[in-house]
Amino acid sequence: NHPVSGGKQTALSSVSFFNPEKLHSLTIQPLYPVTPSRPPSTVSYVERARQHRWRCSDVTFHCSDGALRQQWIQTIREQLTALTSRPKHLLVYINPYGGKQQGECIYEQKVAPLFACASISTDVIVTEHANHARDHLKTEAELKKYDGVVCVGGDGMFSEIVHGLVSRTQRDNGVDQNSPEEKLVPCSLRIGIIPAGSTDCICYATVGINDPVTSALHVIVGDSQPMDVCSVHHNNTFLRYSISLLGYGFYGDVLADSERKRWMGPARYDFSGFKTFLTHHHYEGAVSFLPATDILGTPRDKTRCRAGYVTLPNLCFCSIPEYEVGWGVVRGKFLAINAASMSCACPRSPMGLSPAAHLADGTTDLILVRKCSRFNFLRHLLRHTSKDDQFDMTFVEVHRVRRFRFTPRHCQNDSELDLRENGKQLFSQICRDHPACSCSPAYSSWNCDGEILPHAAIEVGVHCQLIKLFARGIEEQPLFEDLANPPCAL
Ligand SMILES: Nc1ncnc2c1ncn2[C@@H]1O[C@H](COP(=O)(O)OP(=O)(O)OP(=O)(O)O)[C@@H](O)[C@H]1O
Repeated sequence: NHPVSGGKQTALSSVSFFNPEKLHSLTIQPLYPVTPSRPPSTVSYVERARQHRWRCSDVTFHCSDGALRQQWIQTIREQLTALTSRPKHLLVYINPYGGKQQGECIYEQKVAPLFACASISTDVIVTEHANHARDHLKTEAELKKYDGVVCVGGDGMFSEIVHGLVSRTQRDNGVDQNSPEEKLVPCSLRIGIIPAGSTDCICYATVGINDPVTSALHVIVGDSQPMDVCSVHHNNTFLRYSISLLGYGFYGDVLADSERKRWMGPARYDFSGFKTFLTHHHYEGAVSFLPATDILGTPRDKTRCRAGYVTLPNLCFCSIPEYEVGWGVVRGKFLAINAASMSCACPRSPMGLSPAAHLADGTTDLILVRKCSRFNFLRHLLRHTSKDDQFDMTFVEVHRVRRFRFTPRHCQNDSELDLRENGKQLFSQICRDHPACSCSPAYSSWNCDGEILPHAAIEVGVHCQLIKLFARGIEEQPLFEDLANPPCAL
């Protein structure tokens, strides 16, 4: 046995390929023989790099004994085949217009070669319009053929995949999505996200970085991260699913304003954020909620949701009858009502809106920001960028809940909605022209993972672990990372 290329001193007899904490072998690619008597073989594996990044590395082996070499190759192949969690056939959707419009290029150059190396076959669909992927999944896709669905795009594209897959699963199982009380059936296929969007919030929360190669490797090694999904209803009518953030007031107004300024590009979020901050509108209503009293942990914990966090399935929302636990009600004037089903961390807010929120515990963190001065609201917003306790302010309260409802003070019915939309447009036009206008309109909009909902009065339920991702949650960074402990050391 001989040491090998790339400066790694590795001998066949001491390689620990299958230590899941260090390495994940992908495939074996026998190279062309350097000399006929000593053909080298290459094993590709995953190596951890800095900041949650994963990289694919190779180790090349030389073995003078042809029979022994073949035995090694055979054994490693058998071990890999025995790993049933790894996908073999994937359905891939690429949004060519997400983020910087690099989706196709990212997939072709960075992801497809890795999938090929890992012997994963793919059916690839480049989307032609918004909701193409959602509708294809809902109706046409032959899901039985696949071990998972991968989307190349941003959070909006991921949301399309979730809507398509969850709706399809409910339809196939005869579940009525319009009933807010209905227990939804979990999706069997895992979802992979190759980040190619503008914010990639879901990737940050589930992998720790928005790096296409890292995400592709999580798919290849067959990781599985369950995730909660919120269903949003109005008057027994299903509106949307939410995976990350539902925001009324501030975040709803920012989104509504930024949609009108698409021509500004990504700068519109800063512009609309600043403008919405200046207008300082508050909204009156009642928030009723079902607290999650039976779980360990609160939104103000110092601990974070990390890889390996386990939730007991019997603590999920679906198994707790409503009448057993008391609903709480908070009435008042709010600058913002936010429900964070995950931390919502991103580069701009490294800790996120609710730093201790969990991905899969069947709860959402309901954050109520009452009417306060502009200065105090600014302090609250700045907390999102710091490590200080976000909720340590008298006008902010947070509850970990399984369900909640919001009823605006002047509750609208559907026929009133059109009137209010027209009236609101006129009103907000006046206020738009006067950013310092101190009077508030009666209604804001809900920002549901970046989409505007048409109703202010909504009912939200958390469905515990309804979907699974090809991810494992954010791994704790070892003190000295893997650099002090190189893989495959003798
Ligand atoms: N071919 C297409 N043409 C136009 N829009 C599309 C197409 N395919 C998907 N979409 C829509 O584009 C929207 C935005 O896409 P995506 O989420 O991939 O990128 P993004 O908005 O830049 O990123 P992020 O959501 O992370 O901010 C999605 O809501 C999706 O429905």
